[in-house]
Amino acid sequence: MTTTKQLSGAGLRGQVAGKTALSTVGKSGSGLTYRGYDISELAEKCLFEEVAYLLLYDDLPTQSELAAYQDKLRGLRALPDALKTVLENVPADAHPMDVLRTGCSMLGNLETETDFSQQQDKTDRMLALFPAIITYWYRYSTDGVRIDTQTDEATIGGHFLHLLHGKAPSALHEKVMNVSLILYAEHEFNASTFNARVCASTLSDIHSCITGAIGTLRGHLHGGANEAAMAMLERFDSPEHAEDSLLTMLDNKEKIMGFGHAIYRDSDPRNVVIKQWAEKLAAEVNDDSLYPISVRVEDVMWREKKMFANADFFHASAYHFMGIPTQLFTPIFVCSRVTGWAAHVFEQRADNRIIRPSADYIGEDARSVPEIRAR
Ligand SMILES: CC(=O)SCCNC(=O)CCNC(=O)[C@H](O)C(C)(C)COP(=O)(O)OP(=O)(O)OC[C@H]1O[C@@H](n2cnc3c(N)ncnc32)[C@H](O)[C@@H]1OP(=O)(O)O
Ligand SMILES: O=C([O-])CC(=O)C(=O)O
Repeated sequence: MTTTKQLSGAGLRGQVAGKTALSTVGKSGSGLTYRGYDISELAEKCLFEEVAYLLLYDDLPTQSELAAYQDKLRGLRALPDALKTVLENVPADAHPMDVLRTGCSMLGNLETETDFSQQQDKTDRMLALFPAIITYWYRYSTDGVRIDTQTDEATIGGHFLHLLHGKAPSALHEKVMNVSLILYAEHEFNASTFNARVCASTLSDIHSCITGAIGTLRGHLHGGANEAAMAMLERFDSPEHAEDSLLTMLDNKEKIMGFGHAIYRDSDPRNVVIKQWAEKLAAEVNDDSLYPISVRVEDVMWREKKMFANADFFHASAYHFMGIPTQLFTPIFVCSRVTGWAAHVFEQRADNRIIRPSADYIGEDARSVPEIRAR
C-alpha cells in the first residue's frame, strides 16, 4: 500500500510554496509526470529535445517543430571568444560545477537578457551551450587542446559525448544520455529549482536565476550525490566488501549518497529506468564489479533501512561505463535541469509575487548596546 511521506518539520518540508503546472512528484508515493506525461513513457518514446520543448514551449513538438528545434539548438553551439578566454583562465583543479556556474554567469554578461520576451531564446542558448562550456574547459585543462564546440550531432547527449571523447558516440551511449537527460529534466520545487524561482521572483534576469540554481545543485545532498555515490562505490572491492562497509557506515549514522528522498516514500521512479540502462552498459563493457557492487548496496539499504536508491545512484555506474569522468556527472545534470529551472522561471514570472517567507525569532530579547569599554 502506498502511504504519504511524513512531510513536516525543518527545511520547509510539506509547506506549499507556490503553484506549478510543470510536474508532479510522488503524487501516489512514487510517480513523476512532466505536464501530465509519465517520465518512463517519455524516456521510452522521446528524445530529450522533445521533453525540453515540452517544458519550455508548453507541449510536445510535432515532427517538423522538433526538426526546427534541433536545428536551432545545433546553430547555437559556438562559444563566444570572451567566454573561451574566461574558461581558459579557470584553474585546472577547479570543480566543473564551479566552471559551469562561472560560464553561465559570464554568458549573462555577454548575452544579457534585457527583456523577459527573450527568455525562451536565452534558455535555448544555455541549453545548446552548456555541454560546450564544460567540455571546452575540461579538454583545455586536462589535455591542453582547444576543441571546436560545433558538432553535427542531432542530440544534446550525443553532442556532449562527442565533445568529451572527440568522436561520435555509439547509438547505445547516445540513447542512454538521452534517457538520462529526460529523467533529470524537471522535479517540481526541489532546492535548486526553488532557488531559481526565488531569484526570478525579484524580477532578476534568467542567467542569475540559472547561475544560482547551478550552485544549489552542486551540493552532495542534491545533484552532487551522483558524484559522491561514485566516490563511495569506488572504495569497494567486491559486493561482500560493500556490504560490510555499508553496515559499518550505517552503524556510524553516515549518510549513504544516492539513497533517500525528501518527497518520495516508496521509490524514485527514475531509478528503475536508469538502473536498466546501467545494467545494459555493464554488459557492454563486461563489468563484473561496479554493477554487482551497486546492486548489493541497493539491496542492503533496502534490507537494513527500507531506503531506496534515488535518481542519482545508478547514474553513477551508467556514466562511469560510458567513460565519463566522475567530476562531470553533476554538470550533465545541469545540462538537463536547465530546462526545468527555466520553465519554472517562466512560470514564476507569469504569476509573480516576491518570495519572502518569515522566520521564528529565537535570539536575545531586546537590549541596549553597551559602551564598547563595558563589553
Ligand atoms: C536528484 C536529487 O537531488 S535526489 C537526492 C540526492 N541526495 C542524496 O542522495 C544524498 C543522501 N540522501 C539524503 O541526504 C536525504 O535522504 C535527502 C537530503 C535526499 C532527503 O533528506 P530528508 O528529507 O531530510 O530525509 P528524511 O526526512 O527522509 O530522513 C529521515 C531519516 O533518514 C536518514 N537518512 C536519510 N537519507 C539517508 C541516507 N541517504 N543514508 C542514511 N540515512 C539517511 C536521515 O538522517 C533521518 O534520520 P534521523 O531521523 O535519525 O535524523
Ligand atoms: O526533488 C528533490 O528534492 C530532489 C530531486 O530528486 C531532484 O531535484 O531531481
